[in-house]
Amino acid sequence: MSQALNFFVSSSSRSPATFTISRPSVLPSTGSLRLPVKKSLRTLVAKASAGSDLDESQTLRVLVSENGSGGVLSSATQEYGRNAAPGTDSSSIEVDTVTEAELKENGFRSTRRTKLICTIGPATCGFEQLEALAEGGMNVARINMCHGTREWHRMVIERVRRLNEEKGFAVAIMMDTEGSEIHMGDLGGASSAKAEDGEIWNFTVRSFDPPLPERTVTVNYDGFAEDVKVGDELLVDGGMVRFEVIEKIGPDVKCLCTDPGLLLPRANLTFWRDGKLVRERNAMLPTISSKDWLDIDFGIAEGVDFIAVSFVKSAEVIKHLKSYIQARARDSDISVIAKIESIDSLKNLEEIIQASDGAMVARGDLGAQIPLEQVPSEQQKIVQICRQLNRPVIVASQLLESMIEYPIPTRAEVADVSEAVRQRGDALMLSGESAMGQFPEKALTVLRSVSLRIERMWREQKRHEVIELPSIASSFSDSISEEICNSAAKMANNLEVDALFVYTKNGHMASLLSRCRPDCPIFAFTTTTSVRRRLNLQWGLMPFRLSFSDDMESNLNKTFSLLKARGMIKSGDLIIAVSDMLQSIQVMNVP
Ligand SMILES: Nc1ncnc2c1ncn2[C@@H]1O[C@H](COP(=O)(O)OP(=O)(O)O)[C@@H](O)[C@H]1O
Ligand SMILES: C=C(OP(=O)(O)O)C(=O)O
Ligand SMILES: [K+]
Ligand SMILES: [Mg+2]
Repeated sequence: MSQALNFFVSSSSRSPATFTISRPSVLPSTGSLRLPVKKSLRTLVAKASAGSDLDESQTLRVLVSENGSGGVLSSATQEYGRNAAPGTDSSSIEVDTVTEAELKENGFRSTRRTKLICTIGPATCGFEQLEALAEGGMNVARINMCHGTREWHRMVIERVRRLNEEKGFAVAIMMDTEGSEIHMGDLGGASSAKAEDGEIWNFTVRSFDPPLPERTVTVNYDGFAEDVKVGDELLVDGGMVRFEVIEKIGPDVKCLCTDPGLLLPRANLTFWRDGKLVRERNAMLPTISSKDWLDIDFGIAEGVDFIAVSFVKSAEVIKHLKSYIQARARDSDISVIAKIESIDSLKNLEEIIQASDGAMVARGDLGAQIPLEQVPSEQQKIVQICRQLNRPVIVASQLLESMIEYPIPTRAEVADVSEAVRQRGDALMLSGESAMGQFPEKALTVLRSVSLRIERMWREQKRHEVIELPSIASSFSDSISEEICNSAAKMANNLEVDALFVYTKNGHMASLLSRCRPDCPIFAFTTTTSVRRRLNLQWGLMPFRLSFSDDMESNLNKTFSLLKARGMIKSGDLIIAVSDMLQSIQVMNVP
């Protein structure tokens, strides 16, 4: 569009600092603005018009305040100061004690941007243990429906909810489905069993009352004995223990142990023929089993925040689940996370991610389905696609595997965590380390300190990524939101502001800002506790619950006084504010 830059900037009646930019006039020099602001303003305007058809009557309002003495900012600031909402008290903003302490002690810059997820298991299900994890930075608690009973999971959910209510945390709950993978039974109640080299074990589809006969493993998939062939290789947990199929007798499959190791209850099983994963009728198993549907009903009833779907093969199953949730959980929105852990999910990656509300690089099972050396490049690709499509992405499994047993990680594990942080994934996840390991809190501390260190290094080196963020908006108003967020994030970096503020009802604007991975933290204000919890999965967002109106000036005044009263911001801090009610970018110093 050749007239793209034909915009007109004028001072509006709202305040001397408000400019209304409308078509089809000419963008004049705006003498009172500092260059970076002016540049960003031009960029914003050019982008908004280049990407979409700006209606003749449509106006894009940009509130610009100049930082520094005199000029527009001071008058805008004075005005905000005068209009401060009376009678606001600090109890009407909800923020967790960890964020509050972090801001007070370390200031804006050093807050952690990468989010942390802990799988809750026997090692961490007590109230005090959960509290210690929340204090240690857990943003999301994950419950894995492969293990434990619904009563046990309900107890964990109740404890997390109580923690949130009593201590002001916003720990979200992610329920992870079992899925239709082939796995072993529960070893008749034993916590593990040792398989030695040269031993012959019986893998059977028969069921037994405990105790199990010696060297017997039950398999959950009825077609197992028919699908495998003599000579197949049987991998437990992607190769932690290996067997060779030597004989089939009806429902029993006799296997010779070739790589010894520890068998754990419900460990995943894959079988390989001629160096390739065998997918017989098991490939036809439904992604969501009948047991999974019951678990999903349970999750909806309990009001979990995320449902992570195991072994997703296509976008259809995600769409199906989302419509199921929508019909059943009208007032509570549950985000659906696609776990990328099968060959099929890699084939339909973009479609699946597009259909989902987020994705997980589930490296545990992924590494049992594709050659291990292919996992890192798939991780990088999945993280990148999620950024581009604006879906939160979780990097999961074996990040600190050795910490299940040892109090410090290996150097290689630290390097792996660093790489995930460097890729700017939204979240890192602990599995066995927190569910049944000996050092759950220490493992969380490692994730936290490595995240902080790598994030700081990248900021200091000013290594802003060159990642191309394509436009994803599907409507004109979405385009405006997207351009505003892209511009605001860029302005925030160029002006080195202390924080971005976003007022968002459904969280969309906050996610668009997070997607840009700006240098400063993003304070995301939202009106409901459920949106606040869901925002807690996304990179760089510090979610606050706050009731606000459509009047941005009063929202800002209220926020300033509440946060100042709690010592979380101070006079003079430079912030940029955007909202999904008013299409505007405001730059100002905290009065
Ligand atoms: N709710 C639970 N009850 C008992 N053990 C659990 C529970 N959740 C997780 N675990 C233990 O933690 C381990 C690691 O968890 P995770 O990676 O989520 O499962 P999996 O190993 O089945 O993929 C599991 O193998 C299991 O031993
Ligand atoms: C996260 C994963 O799934 P689960 O722990 O449920 O097997 C994985 O396979 O990496
Ligand atoms: K699972
Ligand atoms: Mg898995």
